[in-house]
Amino acid sequence: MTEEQFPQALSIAGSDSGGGAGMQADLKTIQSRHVFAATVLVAITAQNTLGVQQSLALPTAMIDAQFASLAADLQIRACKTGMLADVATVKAVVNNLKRYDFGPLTVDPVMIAKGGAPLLTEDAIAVVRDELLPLATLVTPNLPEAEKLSGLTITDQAAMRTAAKRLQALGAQNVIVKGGHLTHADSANDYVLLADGSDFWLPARRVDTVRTHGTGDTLSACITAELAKGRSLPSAIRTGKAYVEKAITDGILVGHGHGPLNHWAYPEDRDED
Ligand SMILES: Nc1ncnc2c1ncn2[C@@H]1O[C@H](COP(=O)(O)OP(=O)(O)OP(=O)(O)O)[C@@H](O)[C@H]1O
Ligand SMILES: Cc1ncc(COP(=O)(O)O)c(N)n1
Repeated sequence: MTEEQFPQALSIAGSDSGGGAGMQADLKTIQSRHVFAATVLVAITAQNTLGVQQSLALPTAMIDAQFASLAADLQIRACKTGMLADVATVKAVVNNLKRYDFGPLTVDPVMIAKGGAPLLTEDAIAVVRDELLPLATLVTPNLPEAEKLSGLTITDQAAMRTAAKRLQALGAQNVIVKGGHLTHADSANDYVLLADGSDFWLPARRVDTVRTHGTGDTLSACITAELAKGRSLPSAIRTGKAYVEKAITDGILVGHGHGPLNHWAYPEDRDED
């Protein structure tokens, strides 16, 4: 009898040397959900809570090699993408995701860091939209990303719903449009549109803080970890929202700018149904 493999999840992302966002946020989140985290590193940033000082995309042959290593040994049950840097990197990731079955894919279409630095070149946005979105089980754009991908202007909750429909029409099966950037509201409500057409809101009180570096990465990584454990998508999404809300609310002071989240805050034995 073969022993059952421990749940394994994969983060395909860039490194944030400051430790608050990107692959580091993914690792901390997945680890805290008691899922084994594997990584495909696609870019390196010299970054802290004040901004991104330098950025370097890795050679695509190195991306291919990391995917091949994982496919040859691990049993990845769910995966996510974060920073994908440029056209060549997005295409390399798309090709590998078509080659290997790493379970449900969550696409966090990271474009611009909190401090304003670009993490995806402008010409790569169309490649994400046309080639990566159709592979996505779930896409989790913030408002500016949803605008770029859908071509719509989003200033209220009605427009968030319209944008989600547009993203589904572009090929993503399920969509979360995150309301963190709707800064005129005192709430941080996210809109969820599922593959079967049903929808719901994830309500949250807006926390008045600058310590929100890596919120999007943390949300999508938590969802990915829950999916790797075999949780249903709605349950994984609710746990992700509760996890990120607690990680913002129980903040820690690190650095002098947009500080990171508290990845220990959400109880490790809890989840939302
Ligand atoms: N100030 C806040 N208070 C409460 N929840 C927030 C706040 N800011 C963001 N969130 C929540 O955090 C999650 C990520 O949202 P956001 O729109 O900030 O994504 P993002 O811009 O992709 O994040 P990042 O780029 O920092 O990783 C969402 O669930 C959002 O509602
Ligand atoms: C490597 C990497 N990936 C993702 C983000 C997005 O996070 P944020 O918008 O909070 O800066 C980032 N800053 N760096």
